[in-house]
Amino acid sequence: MSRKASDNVEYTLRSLSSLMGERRRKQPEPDAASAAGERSLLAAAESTASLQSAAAGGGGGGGVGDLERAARRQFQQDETPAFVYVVAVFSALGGFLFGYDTGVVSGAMLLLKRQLSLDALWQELLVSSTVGAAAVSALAGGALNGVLGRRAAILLASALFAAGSAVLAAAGNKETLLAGRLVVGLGIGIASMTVPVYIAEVSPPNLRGRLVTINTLFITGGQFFASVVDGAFSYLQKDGWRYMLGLAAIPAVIQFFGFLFLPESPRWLIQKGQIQKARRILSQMRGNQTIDEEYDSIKNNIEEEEKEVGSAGPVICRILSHPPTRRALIVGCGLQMFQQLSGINTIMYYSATILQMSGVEDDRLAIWLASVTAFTNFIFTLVGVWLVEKVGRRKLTFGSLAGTFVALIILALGFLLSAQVSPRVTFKPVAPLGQNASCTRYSYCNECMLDPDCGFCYKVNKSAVIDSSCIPVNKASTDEAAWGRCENETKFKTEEVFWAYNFCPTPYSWTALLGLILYLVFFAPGMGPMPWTVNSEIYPLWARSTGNACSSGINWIFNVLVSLTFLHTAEYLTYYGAFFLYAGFAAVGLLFIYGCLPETKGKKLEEIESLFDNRLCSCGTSDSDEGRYIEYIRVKGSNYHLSDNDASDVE
Ligand SMILES: O[C@H]1[C@H](O)[C@@H](O)[C@H](O)[C@@H](O)[C@H]1O
Repeated sequence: MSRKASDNVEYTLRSLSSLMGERRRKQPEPDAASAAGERSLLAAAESTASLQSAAAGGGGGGGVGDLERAARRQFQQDETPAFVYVVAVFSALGGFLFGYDTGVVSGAMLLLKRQLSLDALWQELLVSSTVGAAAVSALAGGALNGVLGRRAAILLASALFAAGSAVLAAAGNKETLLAGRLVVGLGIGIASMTVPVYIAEVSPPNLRGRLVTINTLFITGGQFFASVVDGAFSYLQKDGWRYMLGLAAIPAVIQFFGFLFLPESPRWLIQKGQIQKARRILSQMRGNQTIDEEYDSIKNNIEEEEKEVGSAGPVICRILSHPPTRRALIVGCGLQMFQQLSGINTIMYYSATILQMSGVEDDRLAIWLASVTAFTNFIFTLVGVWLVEKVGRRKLTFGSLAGTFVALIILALGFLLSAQVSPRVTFKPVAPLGQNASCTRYSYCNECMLDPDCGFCYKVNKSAVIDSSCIPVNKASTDEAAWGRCENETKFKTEEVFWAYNFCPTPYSWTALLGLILYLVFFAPGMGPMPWTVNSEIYPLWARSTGNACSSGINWIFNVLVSLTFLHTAEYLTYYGAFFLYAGFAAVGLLFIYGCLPETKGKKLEEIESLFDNRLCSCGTSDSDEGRYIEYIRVKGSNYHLSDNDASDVE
């Protein structure tokens, strides 16, 4: 911009600022809407050529109305360029793959275990290897992001997704399957930490929350799509799993080629001193808005950070020894930990099993009902995308976790009720010679159901359970007992008996479905996306990759811990005990969020660090700052903070 033009802009800003001051003085209590309008006018003023001429033309006196009208007109034209949305959607394909690959495995496993005769250990290995690899690569992703940049990390993740999916689709034995699952896991970990950071760095502040939340929408969309694919291909008993696992290669390839044409994060480029390129990309992302102010603010911030924190030593040590970033790291990791401790992946990975345990007997029905739960997760994440810029991160996360807590209590009470009316074992048949008789020691169905080696065989008389026994399950197929009346389908029919593996006949199965749906309705808009969104914005640039790597690593580690231990937890604590435990974690999480999570809505990434200047657990008292916007404007070469209250002081 030429000197003359920038003088004009300064003039315009001063005119507008004093105009706003006048208006404020005349209207002592402006309503929120008009205050927001003023802020918009100020923001628009800096970037407008047409406004400059309006200001020049009308600057004499009667031009005030013209000036406002011109500013408003210009502001309406100041739309975020579609390019930012394209970039966000292409990056969020990483989220889709994360969701798809973690979601698809449960259905694939049903077919795989039969075709490749997998024992329990191999099944667990194939499921948890991906999550474990994701934890490792998320932690390592920090260094990768810092050194190679966000774009290269996303390209690498999509290449890993594509390669892993191809290996899985073509696998001829369980060892190759394991290798494929590990490769896919490495991709998931890198994508999970890089994509939110990249989207946050390219988004304008007013849309950042929404665009980063879109990534979680894609995660839950991927999980939903995976559940439908699982349902559809479950009819293809032979090789159906190849399609389930291999399909992920398509979005991975699309993302890879898309990203060859998409730009690096301008913030990372500025940090690396690639100024010209950074400015070019920033203007591409901001359309007709000037980028000077944003560029200056990023640059000043980097310089200040270097002065304040220095650049010696590993980043994690610098984070830990610098109080504001240390606090941010605790908040970020805490959020990710409570996300997982409230049991989301028990619900996502085991929803079919949970529904069966609560009495939904049919396999296929349970699989399709599980996709209803995945759909609920997806749709309500959309509600989060809509709410995040309206209510802000703090209220959304707190409200969401409070609802999740209630849903967990309902789930637990449902299982408790079912356990209390659990049918008695009334018939103890003698085991045939050489057959295992250990299951006959149980007196109630719910004890029998919790033992993975046993199932419940019973008759029904006018909805009452009669003649019930606890019998060992057939190791080759859990659909029948190892011996006795429930040994096979012909016997079932002739003797009019029912076989329940993993569940007990109960009139309360609806409470589990209700609890599951309620859980997702509350969890999905807030606790699902906010830990990712908040983490993408709370760290200063120098600590962003490492901070996100640590918090994503924590997310994956707790994911493994909670989902892998669910069946054992249920065995030791019973099902209702497990859900009461998650409710307890959620309650502690509520205290943590109330005390420690500040509001970051509408703030520039460069302003957020100061939110952590005060000691931890004082955020509950700083709500008064909410919704207060700070505009940076350039006046005579220096930067001023222009807040609502001091707009008139700029002159
Ligand atoms: O935010 C996501 C989302 O909520 C998913 O449904 C869940 O599976 C992930 O673990 C979580 O990180």
